Amino acid sequence: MSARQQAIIAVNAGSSSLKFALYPYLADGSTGAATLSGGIDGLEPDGQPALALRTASASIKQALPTTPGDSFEQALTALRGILRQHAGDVEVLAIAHRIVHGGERYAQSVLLDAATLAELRALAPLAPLHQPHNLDGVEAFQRAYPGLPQVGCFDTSFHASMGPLEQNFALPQALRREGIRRYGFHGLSYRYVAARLAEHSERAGDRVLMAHLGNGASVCAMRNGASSATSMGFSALDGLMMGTRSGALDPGVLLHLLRQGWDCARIEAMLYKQSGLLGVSGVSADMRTLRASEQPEAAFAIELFVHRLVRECGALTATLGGVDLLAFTGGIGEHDAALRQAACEQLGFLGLRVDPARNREADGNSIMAIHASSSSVEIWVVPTDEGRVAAGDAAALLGTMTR
Ligand SMILES: Nc1ncnc2c1ncn2[C@@H]1O[C@H](COP(=O)(O)OP(=O)(O)O)[C@@H](O)[C@H]1O
Ligand SMILES: CC(=O)OP(=O)(O)O
Ligand SMILES: [Mg+2]
Repeated sequence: MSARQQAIIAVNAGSSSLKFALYPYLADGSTGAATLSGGIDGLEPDGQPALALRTASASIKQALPTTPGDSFEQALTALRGILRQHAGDVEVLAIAHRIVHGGERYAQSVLLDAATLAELRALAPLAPLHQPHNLDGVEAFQRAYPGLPQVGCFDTSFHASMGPLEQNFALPQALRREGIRRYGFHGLSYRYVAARLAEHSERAGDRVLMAHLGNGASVCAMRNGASSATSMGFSALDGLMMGTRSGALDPGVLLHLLRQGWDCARIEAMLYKQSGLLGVSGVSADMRTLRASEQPEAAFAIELFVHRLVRECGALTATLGGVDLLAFTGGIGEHDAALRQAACEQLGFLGLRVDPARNREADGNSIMAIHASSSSVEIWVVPTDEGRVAAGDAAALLGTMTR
């Protein structure tokens, strides 16, 4: 028997960053908590690649050397060195990739081969900010770890349980047949949060709202532990206001801009990269910077973010016929106590009451209930781990391959 620790690497390859985590593969075929996690950002052209790494014993931040050539390939070479140095002599069994769009076909995680990758490439226009980078990541890892199973884990899969009323737009059915429908995203995060809630709350199977508030942001309604409705739609643009994305928008605005002579690339850049917290504040896409800013526009952007969140929570609560539990996750949801307090106060008419001290204490390090004893709705903060879900799926697929 091999004495080497076996492990699965989970990867989230974005436009300017590569996030990764190493999960031990256990004797019973399951995965343990991450032993090492981190990211390399600054991978955009002319960026300054920098590594942030966390292990049980160390937290490291360092700049990576920039040399001419493909920065992603260089990041991968750096990653292999990092694993050798900080994870010891591990045997990597598989790479699990977060891929945002699985289209109509992939309601489950799959082993990636050339045919699957080609199909997923065709979905790139539906998630232009994510899908091409996710798939470039897969191909780079195929080159770096030839012969190793690469597994695709989709943000959309969790929402396959939504019914036709939630999936359909009020458009001609011919478009629905072409795949123009609501898919929903952040599914790996929601699966993780749902599993943690099921361990900690007796109400996890009741009428649940989960708010994933990070760079991208969405809300999901759950019934009996399955997604029944969500704020993101055909693309990752719909629903909430985000760091740089608009969220839901009257399609008439787009018609107006087209008539004004805006082309597709300009509209796409505006909706995905220049809107949201950044566009409204003119200051930053980062909630921390907005909180630190004294500019009134920064405060207004936060107010609008909360308003849109409350509005969307109200709509999803209506689809559930009420709400028994609300969970916050994602960078903002886990860390911004003032935002949670403001949103829950505005949702107070539904019976939500925050315990201010517990809310301040919740810092995203561990799952925590933040509702007061007088609250008729449970309120939780749940640190998410999309990689753990992806690694778990890869482990399950490895199990079926060796059986
Ligand atoms: N301490 C904090 N307080 C408020 N917002 C935070 C804090 N830390 C992170 N954030 C917000 O979370 C965002 C990142 O969220 P995250 O879920 O990590 O993003 P990603 O989608 O890249 O995984 C940041 O852009 C910032 O707006
Ligand atoms: C789907 C999506 O918006 O993802 P992210 O939050 O990682 O940008
Ligand atoms: Mg995210």
